[in-house]
Amino acid sequence: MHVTDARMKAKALYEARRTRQPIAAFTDAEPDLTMADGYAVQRELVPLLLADGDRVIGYKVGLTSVAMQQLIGVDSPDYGPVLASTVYDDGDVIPLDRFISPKMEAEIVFVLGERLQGPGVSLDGARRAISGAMASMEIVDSRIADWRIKLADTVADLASNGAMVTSGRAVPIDGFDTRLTGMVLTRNGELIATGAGAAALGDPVAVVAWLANVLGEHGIALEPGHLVMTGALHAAVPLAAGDVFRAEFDRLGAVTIRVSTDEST
Ligand SMILES: C=C/C=C(\O)C(=O)O
Repeated sequence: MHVTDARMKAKALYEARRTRQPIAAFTDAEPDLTMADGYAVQRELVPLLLADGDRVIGYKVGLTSVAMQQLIGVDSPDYGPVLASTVYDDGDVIPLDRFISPKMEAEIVFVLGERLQGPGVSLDGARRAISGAMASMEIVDSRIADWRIKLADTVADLASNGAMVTSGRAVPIDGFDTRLTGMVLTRNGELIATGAGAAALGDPVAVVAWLANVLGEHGIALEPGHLVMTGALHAAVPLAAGDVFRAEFDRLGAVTIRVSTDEST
């Protein structure tokens, strides 16, 4: 994709985020857009957001589970940066008016203890670089109308990231099998989803290795302190004003988020 075209698409997404007015999927008009085209747009969008004072504090990897890949109709993970302005603390009220069409996902987030740069990052190498894991939820959102996304659209739109909340307590993962980390998600006290670490590419640690290797192709490293969101362990669920979500993870503990009761609280 020509850089001017990528810039125009990035500007359209930037405006959609600012105004909360979704835009038509790029792939509606250009069905042949590739994942690489999506990343070309993402690379143009990120500096626009950083110019507003934001900061990259890590990455999300999405579409790591069969449940999410089937929901979107793709067979590959994707990634996007996590911006500091999108991070909430355990127990916070999250304002509904920052989203267009939000959905909730529970996932495992890792904190990097050491620099990690591909190519050639193995599962063991990724595990050694991780200082801990946290219970987390991601609120995904789409600036593309009605979530009619193909892979190029979601990649361009920062992998459909909306916001995230973590428990804030990073638990070292030495000696535990992250594939077996169980998760129970409730909404307003009602069970709505379950999952296990293995849903994310077979092992959430493998997601970190995958990301380091893909970023490495562009000369980018994961840095100490970076967060890596490893993807929903279940199909994303809708959320509404006033909902209280709680995700409980084996060994990692729980994380809660409240959705504001109206657009302004
Ligand atoms: C479209 C978004 C997908 C994710 O966030 C995920 O699979 O975690």
